[in-house]
Amino acid sequence: MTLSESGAAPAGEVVLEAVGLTKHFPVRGRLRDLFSRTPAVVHAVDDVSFALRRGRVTALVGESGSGKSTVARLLAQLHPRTAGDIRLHGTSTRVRGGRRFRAYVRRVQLILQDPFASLNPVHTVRHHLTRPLRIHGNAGRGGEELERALTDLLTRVNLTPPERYLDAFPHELSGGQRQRVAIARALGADPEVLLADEPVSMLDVSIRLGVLNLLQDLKQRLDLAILYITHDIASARYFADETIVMYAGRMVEGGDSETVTQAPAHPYTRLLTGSAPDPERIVGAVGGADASRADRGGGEPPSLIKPPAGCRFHPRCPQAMRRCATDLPPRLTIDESGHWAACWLFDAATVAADPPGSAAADTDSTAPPALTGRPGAGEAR
Ligand SMILES: Nc1ncnc2c1ncn2[C@@H]1O[C@H](COP(=O)(O)OP(=O)(O)OP(=O)(O)O)[C@@H](O)[C@H]1O
Repeated sequence: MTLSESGAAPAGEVVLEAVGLTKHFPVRGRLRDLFSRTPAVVHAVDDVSFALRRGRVTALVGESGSGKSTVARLLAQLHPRTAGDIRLHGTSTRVRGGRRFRAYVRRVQLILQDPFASLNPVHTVRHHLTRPLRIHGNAGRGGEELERALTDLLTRVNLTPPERYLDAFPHELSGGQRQRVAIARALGADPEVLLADEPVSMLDVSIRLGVLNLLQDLKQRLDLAILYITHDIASARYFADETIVMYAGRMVEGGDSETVTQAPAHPYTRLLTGSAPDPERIVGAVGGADASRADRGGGEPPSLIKPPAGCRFHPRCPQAMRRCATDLPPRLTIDESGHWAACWLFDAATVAADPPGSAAADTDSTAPPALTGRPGAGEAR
């Protein structure tokens, strides 16, 4: 097999797009729902739109329960979507099993958080890697070509010499080595997109950076479009070209990673970065301060069965205005770099009518520092 060093599409081209992606899970087991015309649902993901581009990493950051994994599973076509679209090279796709699903996963591969659970303990590395090579037609003709393809895959994820790993069982490998095997298995399909759901969060802090560097290297060499899902906004700065922040199922801020992490605009992103204050603390931060820590200082995320009206962050927001409790903020442009925030603070008319903080419920001492951005500078997109 020869894995494509560069695909057909040019670097930066949009490969996979989420367009207004929405997922509501039914709430099971509630007696009153049997008689209700509008049964309760968990609003796990609402109206999420972004594009994954060839040769670029996009980070999806947010605290536990914000909907990140659901987005990954929707993009992997493991969940049917409630609304919205998934476009692969501009073409709407909806696949449920069968040949079309296989064709889709050949292009879009999901890497899970837990390398211990994702590899079957009774099978060797050779078995785990041969399967995707065969299924996706990359095993070559005959034993020699298969052997070369296996060796290529292990070399690509820096498990060398390959002979040392090919016949090993998962329990003979470290966590980092297992995650590399899981990555090699994904590469066996020769995909265009990797959906990496917290790929290092279960690993020892000391080896996280190595696995992120490997993904970075694969992005460059194979021109992959990568979705990097993480709790850890500091690692997004280090690893991702673009960062999108999610809160309670919705996207609240996006832009290039340096800007979003160093000059966050949305009060929620400020809360997250406030929990990871040292910008130079990159290595420690790869798994260090994370979104869940932000909670300790700023209240609890809302119920997703009855999410708050308006901005879902408004009950926790120290800058909340009256409008935040009633009107859903659109994406407002912060600057011409593409930085945006879904926050009324960036709508001049709203700020002029009602000073920031006038409707804040939570104004305790743990609130994030006063905003230094340019409230009111944005315009609706
Ligand atoms: N299959 C399901 N059925 C019902 N609710 C679900 C299901 N999967 C996820 N949820 C709910 O959807 C919401 C979003 O979950 P999701 O796992 O996507 O969040 P997350 O940001 O990835 O969190 P974590 O980082 O903890 O994995 C949560 O409230 C979760 O309980």
